[in-house]
Amino acid sequence: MSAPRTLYDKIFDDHIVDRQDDGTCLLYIDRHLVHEVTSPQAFEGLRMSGRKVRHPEKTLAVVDHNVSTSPERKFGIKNEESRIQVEALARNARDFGVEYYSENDIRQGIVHIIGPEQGFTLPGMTIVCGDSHTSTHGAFGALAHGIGTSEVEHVLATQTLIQRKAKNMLVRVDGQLPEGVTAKDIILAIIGEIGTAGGTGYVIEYAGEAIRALSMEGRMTICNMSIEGGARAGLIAADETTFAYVKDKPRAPKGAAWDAALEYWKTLQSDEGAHFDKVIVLDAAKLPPIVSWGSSPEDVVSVQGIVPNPEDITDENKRTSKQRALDYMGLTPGTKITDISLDRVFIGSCTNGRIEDLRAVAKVVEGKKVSAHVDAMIVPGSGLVKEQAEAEGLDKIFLAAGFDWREPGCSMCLAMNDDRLKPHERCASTSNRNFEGRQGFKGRTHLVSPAMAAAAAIAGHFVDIRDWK
Ligand SMILES: CC(C)[C@H](C(=O)O)[C@@H](O)C(=O)O
Ligand code: SF4
Repeated sequence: MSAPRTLYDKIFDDHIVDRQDDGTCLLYIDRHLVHEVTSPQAFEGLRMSGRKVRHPEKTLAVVDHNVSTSPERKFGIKNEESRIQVEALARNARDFGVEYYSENDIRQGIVHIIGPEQGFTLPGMTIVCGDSHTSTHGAFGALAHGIGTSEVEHVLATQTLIQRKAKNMLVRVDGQLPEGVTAKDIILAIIGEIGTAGGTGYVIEYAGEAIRALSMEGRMTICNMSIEGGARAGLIAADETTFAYVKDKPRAPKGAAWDAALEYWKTLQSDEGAHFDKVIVLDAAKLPPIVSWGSSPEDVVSVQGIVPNPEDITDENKRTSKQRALDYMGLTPGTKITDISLDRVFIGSCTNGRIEDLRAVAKVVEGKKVSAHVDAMIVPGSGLVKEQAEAEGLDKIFLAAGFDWREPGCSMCLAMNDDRLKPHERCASTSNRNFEGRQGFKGRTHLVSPAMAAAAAIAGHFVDIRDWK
């Protein structure tokens, strides 16, 4: 009998092409997603060395970070820098024979949303992209992580990647989530618990009753933010929920190939007794809706809480950094979270820009009006999410409530396109990063779930969604 293995061990082992004595491995890569920000030099490198893309059919390119989310975008991108990047990807995809979704393609959207939608992302695969939130795809029981631009070139040229094995961490979330508490709150709570460096050197597998109960959308939200916890990747073993989502997706296996795939996917579970180097256990029943107060995703507190006082921190470096975060955020210790007033609300991103997120928002805002002092936007994660939302009439609900309803893209998740905060503007955001300047120079970001962002847009300040009527 071979030793029990974790899910990560199994996927890693199944993709080893070569292993050196020092543990350095060459891994086969099943799927490569490409966006316009981290690929230009990689394609240029191929051109200069006269190489081709080794497996164009295992590569999929899309524009997301730099696209405008205005309906005007069909008339061309105005921003010079953005236009150059978008045009470069279009040309590179054409020159190298890679499938490409332009901003006018209904399948276009944020790279981590379109992979799963197309069935390009499948259980058991190794998936890479020159983007840190590639961890999202781990929700399918795939080993997925971000890579740098030189690695993008390596994968384009060889369909392999040099990797060393990471350690195994298990995060088990037991019990059932209370009404109003979501996947986003789970992952913010986990990062609050382990810190942004807590997952460094690990691949995290999420398990437990509360994880099993999540939809694929919720699982993607969790895995998406693994990187904010410092982990190389996040994983959730595939199960019936996964198979039901994947079945009949455009690029999913069909017929006999589906049956064979399913048989293999079912083996991709951590074995009984498999060794984890670190184990964290959380009780879902005890989780509140969570709001971030600082400039790191670990700076989180219950919506019922107050802005913490850095004076209470004994470690001097940490105290100084949290003091700085509060200054940046323009907050005073002791302020009730529900007393924090907002200027902007952003609903979207690869963390929470999927259909289930938009349905949750619609439920909260139906028949209500966005606060007079709040500017609120909803950005679907992809053209297909937008189409689905409109088929369900969600856009009508959003527009009637006074939300801006946009075209798909990364939008105000990061200030790389026209959507950004003005200095000192305070925003409730469903995205994943609240770093200084992330949503615009001197902008102030509070990370929350879609339902919490929706309620904040209506109320004009944070409210406990559990009290929402
Ligand atoms: C632009 C890109 C390289 C970056 C990433 O890697 O994550 C972006 O998507 C982000 O979320 O900060
Ligand atoms: S939505 Fe945000 S986190 Fe996701 S890929 Fe785009 S910029 Fe990165």
